[in-house]
Parts: sequence; structure tokens; C-alpha cells
Amino acid sequence: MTPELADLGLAPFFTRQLNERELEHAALARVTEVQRSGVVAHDGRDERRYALGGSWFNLPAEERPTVGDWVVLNEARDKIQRLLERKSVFKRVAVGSKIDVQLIAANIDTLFIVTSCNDEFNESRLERYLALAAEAGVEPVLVLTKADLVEDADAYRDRVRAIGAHLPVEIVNSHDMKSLQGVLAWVGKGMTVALVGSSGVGKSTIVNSLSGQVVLDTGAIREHDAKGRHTTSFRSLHRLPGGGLLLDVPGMRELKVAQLDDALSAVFADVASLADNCRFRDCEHNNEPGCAVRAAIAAGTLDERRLRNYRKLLREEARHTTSLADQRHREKQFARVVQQSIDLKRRH
Ligand SMILES: Nc1nc2c(ncn2[C@@H]2O[C@H](COP(=O)(O)OP(=O)(O)OP(=O)(O)O)[C@@H](O)[C@H]2O)c(=O)[nH]1
Ligand SMILES: [Zn+2]
Repeated sequence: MTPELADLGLAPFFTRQLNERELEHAALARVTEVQRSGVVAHDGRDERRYALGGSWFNLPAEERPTVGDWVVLNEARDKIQRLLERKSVFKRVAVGSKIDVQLIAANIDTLFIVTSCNDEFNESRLERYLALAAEAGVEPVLVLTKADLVEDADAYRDRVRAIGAHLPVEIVNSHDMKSLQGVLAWVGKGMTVALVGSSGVGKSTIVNSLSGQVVLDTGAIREHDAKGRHTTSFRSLHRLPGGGLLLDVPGMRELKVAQLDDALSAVFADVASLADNCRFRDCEHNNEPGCAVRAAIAAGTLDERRLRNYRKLLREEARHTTSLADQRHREKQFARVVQQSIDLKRRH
């Protein structure tokens, strides 16, 4: 594989998926834009459009290429043959008469969850983003901006620690490259990052600072100059001077809760494990006797807000999964829970 592909984020995770024939003859490309009946992809030399034939559109949306995907080209390098398995994927789930999945971006390594050291800071919103990152399979890094405008930025670090003791946190002034060194460490060579966060928290400012100069929007690969300062941009994928790639698609900025299921119990593992200790297996943590969750709230070791937000996200999640099959499954599960609690009461 050419070094240019490594610059585009090609990693062993992807090359391992190639068969022998492909390893010898095929070329790879990374998708930089999705269009109505084709995609734009970069093969390490050029960025060009590839038409997608009708057979691609018979596939579910999740099996069609999205920005960030790696694809195998034919030997003539004019057609996409297949899609490589993804390391991670962000998707949006719209629920109407049927569930409609829309892919936003694939193969992001790190998600910068950007928030400011001021009133914009909101634990519940951060938990929502953390759940999204977990669902997508992406490592989250919390970036707290506007540290230069407050006395005690570390207080915000503590508030993040209360959500997750091991979450990586970077406290920055987005205008000041010196304070962005910690952030820079997450965008090493070949790493693909994306940013989410409310409007005005400083996402664009961070990108401009990291880029060191205006992000070029031409497609051609430019050689790094002697000082390695040039930034190159391929549609939605911007190459940063440090060797990392920034994936910037409109959909990322408006990310909402997708299908969260397991991700929620991961982000709220503390609540879930407390609930394991409730006397009743179907405890709703209201006023039931022997409720371990209520006990933790009373003891001050669990924030009631956290329980509320967990419930709210669970409810949203429930609304998102309303296909008939799922409904039946839920009904069965519910019947089982009811039976369990009847059994439990009999035994007491
Ligand atoms: N003092 C200070 N100002 C900042 C910092 N980060 C961002 N700003 C300012 O905040 C404003 C908004 O920053 P943007 O980078 O445009 O925010 P954004 O997140 O990209 O916003 P959207 O494009 O609406 O999503 C600008 O005026 C920035 O100069 C910071 O760390 N310190
Ligand atoms: Zn309980």
C-alpha cells in the first residue's frame, strides 16, 4: 500500500480484510463525499467520482458507502467493488411508519465532544453524546473550551469526572495553540477525528487552530512543504499538519440520539449496577423498599439528575424502536418481568 493511503487513515484493521488477489491487484480508496447516485473517493493519488450502480441501492442503507468508508476498487480503478468492514459508524435513525437508517460517517477513531466552561456546560447533554460515541464505537474525548474566560476551569473538569472517572478531558482556549497540545495528541498520523457540540462552543475555532492556516478546499493532494505546515482537504476530510484527519460532514453537527440500547447501560453502568442491588428485580427506583438506587441518591453518591437523564434517554430509546417484531419481543419480556416479580413476592 502506498504511504498516501496511510495518510488517509488506512490501518491494518482494513488491509487485513483483503484477500490475496485484492492485496496484489486491487486499489483502495476512502470515501470523502456521498452524492445521489455515486460517491467521491480518494485513492491516495486522486479524488474522483465513482458511480454506484442500481445493485448498490437494493442493499440496506447500512451496506452502502458513507463518508469515511474504505472501498475496494477494481483493477482499472474506475469502479467500486466492495465496502470494507467499518471500525465505527455514526448513524441517524428516523422513525416514521418504518425505521429509516441514515449513515452519517464511518471509521472515526476519536470523537471530540466540545463544550464550554460556562453555562453551556450540561452534564445531561454530555451523557447523550457519550452514549452516541459508545453506540458508534468511537473513543470520546471531552474538550472544554473557553478556559481563558473563567477563574476556575478545573471545577468543570471535576464535573466531567463525576460523569465518568476515566474520561479523557482536555481544557483549552481554542485560540491558543499552546493550550491545544493535549488535543493535538489525539490527532496523530492516520487518526480520524470528528467534533460534536452545541453551536458556538468553538468547534470551528479548534479546527482552524489545529490546521495552522486556512483549510484548503481543493481536491488535489498537496505535498507537505519542508515545515509540514500545509493542510489538505478532500471534500469532508481535512488533513491536519500533525498527520491526522478531521472528518467534517454537516450531519455530525446535528447528531441526535441514535439507537442506543447497550450503549446506554455502558454510559450509566453505575446506575445499572446499583439497580442490580435493588430488592425487586423490576424496581422502578421510585419508592420501593430496598431500592439501592434511592439509597445511593439519599447518601449523596448518586446524582438524582443522572437517574432522571438515564430514564429520559431510555424512554427516547424505547420510542425509537417500535417495529412490530420489537414490540412483540418487548411484550414477551414484560410478561416475563411480571411473572418474575409475582414469583418473587410469593417467595417472600
Ligand atoms: N475566549 C475564547 N473564545 C472562544 C474559544 N473557543 C471559541 N471561542 C469563540 O467563540 C465563538 C464561537 O466559536 P466557533 O468556533 O464559531 O463555534 P462552533 O462550535 O464552531 O459553532 P457552530 O459553527 O455554530 O457549530 C467565536 O467567537 C470564537 O472566537 C475559547 O476557547 N476562548
Ligand atoms: Zn430501585
